[in-house]
Amino acid sequence: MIRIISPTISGFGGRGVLPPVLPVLAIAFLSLMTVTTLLTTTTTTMFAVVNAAPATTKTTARNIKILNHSGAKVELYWIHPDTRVGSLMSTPHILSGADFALNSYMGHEFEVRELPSSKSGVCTQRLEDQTCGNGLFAVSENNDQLLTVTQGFEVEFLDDQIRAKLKAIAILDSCQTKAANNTMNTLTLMDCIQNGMTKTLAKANEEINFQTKIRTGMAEMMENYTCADLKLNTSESIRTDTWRGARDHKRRNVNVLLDRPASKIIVIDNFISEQECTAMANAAKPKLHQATVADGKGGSHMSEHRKAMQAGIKVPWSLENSNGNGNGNGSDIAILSRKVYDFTNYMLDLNINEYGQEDLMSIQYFGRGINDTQPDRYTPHCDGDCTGLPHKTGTRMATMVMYCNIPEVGGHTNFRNAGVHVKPKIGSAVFFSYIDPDTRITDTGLTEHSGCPVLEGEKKIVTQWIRLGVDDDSPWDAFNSLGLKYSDEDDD
Ligand SMILES: O=C(O)CCC(=O)C(=O)O
Ligand SMILES: [Fe+2]
Repeated sequence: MIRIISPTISGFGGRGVLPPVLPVLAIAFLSLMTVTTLLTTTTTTMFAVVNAAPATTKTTARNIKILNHSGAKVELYWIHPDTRVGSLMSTPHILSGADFALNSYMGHEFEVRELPSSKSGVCTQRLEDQTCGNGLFAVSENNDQLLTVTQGFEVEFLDDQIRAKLKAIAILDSCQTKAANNTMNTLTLMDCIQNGMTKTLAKANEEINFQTKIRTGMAEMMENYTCADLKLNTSESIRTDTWRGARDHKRRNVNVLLDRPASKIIVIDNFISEQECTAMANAAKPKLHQATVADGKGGSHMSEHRKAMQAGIKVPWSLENSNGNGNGNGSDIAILSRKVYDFTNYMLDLNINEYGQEDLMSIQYFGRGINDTQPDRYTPHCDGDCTGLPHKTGTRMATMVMYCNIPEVGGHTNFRNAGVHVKPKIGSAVFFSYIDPDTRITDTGLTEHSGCPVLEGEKKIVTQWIRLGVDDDSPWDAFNSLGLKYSDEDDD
């Protein structure tokens, strides 16, 4: 049985490292927040920091590192929330100088307990009475949690929020000291804070860009191996929700593989029916032609980066509720298309409808054997902008890829920069969005993806590229592949 020393556990156990914040600082903080908002909304270099905000994932799992710098052996106990009984987590104990990785959940409480010296049989951390040192902490909702047990058995807790606050406090302290020493007026105090914030954010951005470069370089090297690894399964989901189709009332599992404000990757089970696949394949048959890619100048051309056949299928919206056969059923293609927009609106609060959108696309890859050196594939690309810059009206912001036929060898969908892999299943779909619906800032490359080489068998997918800012007056083909409206281009 573990005795709880302090009945109130906050984010800190023992003595936290955050110094007490004076009321005057609270006021200064408010100003600081205003400065931060100002900086992030007016400076484009700040976008990486905006995107680096804590994940919107609702998962409560958190990893914590515990560093034992106490000079004694310690044990770690999980405290049952109802019985307050402790269960040993560190089997058997954490040596002095060692660290311990704990996978836990938000709000879970733990106690670190000193163990008596094996030589003297006594605890040394609280020299006055030789009682064994202990400290309590609770897992916070934040990331990068680090708990250090120090000499004298103080428990210091840090996470990304506390680190950020400490930095902000340091900026304020330094500015206040300057203000106290000089005769700084309010404006210069604000200037001082603004400069401090700018330097800190610029440094953070530089670090993010550096890390991104390394990560994308590694992802590039891994792409071919990942695609060639036939044992790879779909990546584990962060969480699974359910979504119910408005027309068929079917509940489907929605597996969230990536959930960032501007970059989401979701796999939906049983999204497209066999009947819908057949309708698309039949409509596509007479129109299949070699696929093209954007040429970077506003047009498109054939390319070895995209080896596949494709056919755009116009959605017969007038037949959505009756296909004209007198049986009261709607067109499978229109029903499928509506389902895509319904799901898009479930995921993103952008009120998307069918007006001005691109046609549904049937894409087909054919395997020519495992020795084919130029197999059908779609090399890594972004469907819309993935620059981290603001979305251009009328361009793409989400994609739904629906799997109708699965090849025997190859043909997975790989999101190399996100470390997310999708092994297609007949009827399933992968939805990915590359815009933050609130700020309209685009993804920074996490949704870049590829259709891996198809070596044996046929892969048939239906893709809907979804645009934002189109309507009947400004439909998708009023914009070139750079997102420029033809009528605006003509003005130049
Ligand atoms: O074939 C795939 O898995 C990906 C297709 C794709 O990238 C697209 O349709 O935009
Ligand atoms: Fe794509």
